Amino acid sequence: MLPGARLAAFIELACEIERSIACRARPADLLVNQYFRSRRYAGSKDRKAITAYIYEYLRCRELLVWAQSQLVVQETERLLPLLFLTRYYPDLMELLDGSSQYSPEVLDEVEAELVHKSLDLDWSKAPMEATLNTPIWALHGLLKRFPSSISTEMLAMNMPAFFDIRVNTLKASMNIIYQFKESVQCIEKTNFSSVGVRVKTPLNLGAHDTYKKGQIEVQDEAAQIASALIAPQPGMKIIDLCAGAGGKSLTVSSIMNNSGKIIACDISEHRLAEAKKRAVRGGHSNITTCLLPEDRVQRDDMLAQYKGASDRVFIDSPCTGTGTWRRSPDQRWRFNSDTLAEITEMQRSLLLEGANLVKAGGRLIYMTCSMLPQENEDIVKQFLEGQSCFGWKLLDYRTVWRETDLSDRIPATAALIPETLQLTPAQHETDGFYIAIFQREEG
Ligand SMILES: C[S@@+](CC[C@H](N)C(=O)[O-])C[C@H]1O[C@@H](n2cnc3c(N)ncnc32)[C@H](O)[C@@H]1O
Repeated sequence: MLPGARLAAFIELACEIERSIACRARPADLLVNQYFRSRRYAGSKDRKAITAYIYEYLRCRELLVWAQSQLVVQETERLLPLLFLTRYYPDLMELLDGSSQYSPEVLDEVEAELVHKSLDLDWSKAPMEATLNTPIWALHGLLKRFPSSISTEMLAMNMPAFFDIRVNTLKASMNIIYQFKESVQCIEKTNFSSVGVRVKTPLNLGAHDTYKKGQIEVQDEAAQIASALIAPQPGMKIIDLCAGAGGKSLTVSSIMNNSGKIIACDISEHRLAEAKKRAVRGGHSNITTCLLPEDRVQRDDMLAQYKGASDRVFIDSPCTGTGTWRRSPDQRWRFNSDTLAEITEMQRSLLLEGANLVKAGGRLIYMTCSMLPQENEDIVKQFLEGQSCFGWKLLDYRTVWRETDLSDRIPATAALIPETLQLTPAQHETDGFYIAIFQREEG
């Protein structure tokens, strides 16, 4: 593709993403894939260049939205991508000349005026939420967690994530990573997980033999750590209440060496179907899936059989995903204060439901891929306050860590409750992830 055609593709795709953000429709990564699937003429270099522009755009979008608010008298569809180009790639603006059918259309009168005005904008006046690319609905909670390090944390959150792999010990040993050395220059062990490998260059995993054989899985190190902190032991009965596509159930199954029983529950049939496929690929024979009905009474009936009977129940709760913004930068604009309130309500209810399923002496593990105290420490506090008479104890993650085969170096926590673990990209080079472990007292 000619440079003009690449630019036209960037603008077209950015506008599509904007429409999707406005109605909270499909996430950007899906739209990008879809876009290129229907444009086979785009080669891999074109695809890479256009995708890089899109992600760069999303990593400063809140600033562009602020700039737009300073300029606009009349909104125009292409304004945000045009502001991005004017500010960061001014040379490329020359390509908006309509010189061929593949170039972007020339600026119309309104666009030309706004782009011109933007040159006089004092960008240093932008507020914190804009410079940190962190919408207000999330900034409040993040400031509470990082009162003196918010810039460092949000800067790290605005960088591309590494690509982590988990070696499936049911099918391979860590030596498998030497098979990657031939094709990947930059690969190393992760900091804390004993089965984690970090790849610092892009890798087409789907095509790799080790993946097809189920010897490895894609999993961020934070999720590997969280799975290990469930501290599963062979023979245990474990419930994964929000199993999704099974990422953590698979890891727990490997730790248990395929013994005992894991019941992977979810409300999403297609996610559970994916979990089943992955379980077959990875040779996991101790996982059973359980589709939870929407109807409350039916759901209660279905879960009644597990009441007070499980060694471990873990809740990898639906959340705002603020800890995954490195991978999904547009996730920031998919929530607001109202949806945050709705999700915390659901988190409280899932934790109570999970607690009922744990047997005396068993453990309840609550986790989210969020960094907001409202979804993490606040939920834990409310649970403990409401349930204290039923004999729940919050375990210190450091104590549980020593029961696992995680590295000897125990990470410091960024959590406001010191017994719980909050991981962050800036401090631990993982996704932002929260884990709290409760124990039900014996008898
Ligand atoms: C964070 S994801 C789980 C990811 C998964 N544990 C993994 O490691 O791959 C949260 C999951 O909760 C599920 N979910 C949402 N509401 C639920 C509910 N009321 N009960 C059970 N699962 C629910 C979603 O379908 C989603 O798959």
